[in-house]
Amino acid sequence: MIKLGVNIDHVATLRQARGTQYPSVVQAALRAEEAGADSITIHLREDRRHIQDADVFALRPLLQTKMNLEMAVTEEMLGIALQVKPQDVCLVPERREERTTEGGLEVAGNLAAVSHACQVLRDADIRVSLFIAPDIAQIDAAKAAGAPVIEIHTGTFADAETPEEQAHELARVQAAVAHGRKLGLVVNAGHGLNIHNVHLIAAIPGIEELNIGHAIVAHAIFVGWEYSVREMKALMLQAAKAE
Ligand SMILES: CC(=O)[C@@H](O)[C@H](O)COP(=O)(O)O
Ligand SMILES: NCC(=O)COP(=O)(O)O
Repeated sequence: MIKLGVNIDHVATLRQARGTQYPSVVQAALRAEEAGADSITIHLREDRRHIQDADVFALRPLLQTKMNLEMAVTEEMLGIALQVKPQDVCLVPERREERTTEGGLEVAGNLAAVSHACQVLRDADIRVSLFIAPDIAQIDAAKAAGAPVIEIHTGTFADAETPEEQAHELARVQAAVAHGRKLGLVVNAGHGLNIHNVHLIAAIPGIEELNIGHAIVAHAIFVGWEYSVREMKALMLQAAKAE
């Protein structure tokens, strides 16, 4: 059954906008789990624009499902991951000035550094995922780096402006999922997914989990947090079942 990882970064974005104690990311995570989230994703950015170190440490013992910690491939982040010991770490590319994660991790061009990070995390019994573009060379490199999991970046699919462009990007994601599965990798996907486009990705055979954040938080303003999580999960399950 396809799984939903709820990304709560933008609950923290709202809190950081005013420097308040609310909204609580712990409440958001626990209530998301009650509403059907299969895991909780948080991205500890190097610039700490939303999730803070204290959030990561506070959430770890409280989560009932799994923590998926997204982080850049740096010694600082590896050190934090070794202290927190989340069940999963997803290595992502990061540029300080970007609005959001643009593109996937360049694994093929940084094989030694990414392989080293995978090894360090594997030695600590942390499952590693690589957040990569739907690109065959990057998937092959992820396998070579020793990552058991990949997460396909669906941002380009989500940003498609015409039906033709969307169909083209969907085909790229479908091919990437099939290739990853052929190599024996667990294949997840995420970024930019919302209630209008999620069915197309959830229906791809072989996808294990979708990580979704921004759209769930945004939709919650109108329908409430738990409803927003439940609705997303229901749409995913419906699409996966129909396939
Ligand atoms: C890697 C990824 O896709 C998520 O971390 C998502 O990007 C979170 O939002 P921001 O990119 O705005 O930090
Ligand atoms: N890795 C993707 C993720 O966690 C959520 O991305 P978004 O839904 O906030 O765009």
